[in-house]
Amino acid sequence: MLSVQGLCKRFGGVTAANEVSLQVAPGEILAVIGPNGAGKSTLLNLLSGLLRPDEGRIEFLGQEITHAPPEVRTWKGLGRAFQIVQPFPEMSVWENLLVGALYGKPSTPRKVAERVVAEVIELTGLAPKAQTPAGELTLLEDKRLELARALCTQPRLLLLDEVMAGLRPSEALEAVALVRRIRDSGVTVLFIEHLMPVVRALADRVVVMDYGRVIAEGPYDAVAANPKVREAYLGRAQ
Ligand SMILES: Nc1ncnc2c1ncn2[C@@H]1O[C@H](COP(=O)(O)OP(=O)(O)OP(=O)(O)O)[C@@H](O)[C@H]1O
Repeated sequence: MLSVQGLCKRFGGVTAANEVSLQVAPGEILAVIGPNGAGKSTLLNLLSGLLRPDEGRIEFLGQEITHAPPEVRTWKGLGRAFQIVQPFPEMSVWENLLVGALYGKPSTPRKVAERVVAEVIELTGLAPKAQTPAGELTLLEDKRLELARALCTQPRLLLLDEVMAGLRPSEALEAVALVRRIRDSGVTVLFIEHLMPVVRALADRVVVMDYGRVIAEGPYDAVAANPKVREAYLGRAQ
């Protein structure tokens, strides 16, 4: 579904992404982890088009998108949910989602967009809050809204940027169940996460970054036992 080859991004003297290559298969849930400053957000920004790489190539569904603007990636089916949720606070949950469903496609018939919103609002458990102004939601509901907004763009691959940050453990478990439901509805997921219990519970496969490079990849237990990965985390903690 997604193929990344030799991606490099430099900020002055810092190489935030250094020859990053990875593949995402249809239907999988892939976690990208690594210590602070490893380059995870940079990678996500390169994939969603907020940053342009200095080198390398990104293919999505067999088409090159390396230099495509973010909205074109969204239309092709590459969606993104952000860590900082920024809904329109005075608009209802339903209206916020309608914006997602119509994003960049104002000619979409209203009925079609509303059908998408109705499906997504059920899937994400937000139906009881449909008419609530987004500014009155709890943090967990905010996170649901952000996932729902991204889903309304009808992604084939959804990029999640630390969407569990700030949640209590029981809320994080609910969010894990929601991401599983999203995958089961046919959406492939790539997520960045610091909470290891979440990574362990959710990821089919884990890619580990350190100093801009991919240093390990595989099932959670294998990467957690990998000496290079342990050194990256423990070394940085001192
Ligand atoms: N816009 C920028 N300008 C300059 N340096 C940047 C910029 N964005 C990121 N960096 C640097 O690139 C490196 C990778 O940062 P990045 O935010 O991608 O890491 P991360 O793994 O997402 O970290 P965290 O887990 O703390 O969010 C860091 O050294 C960071 O300071």
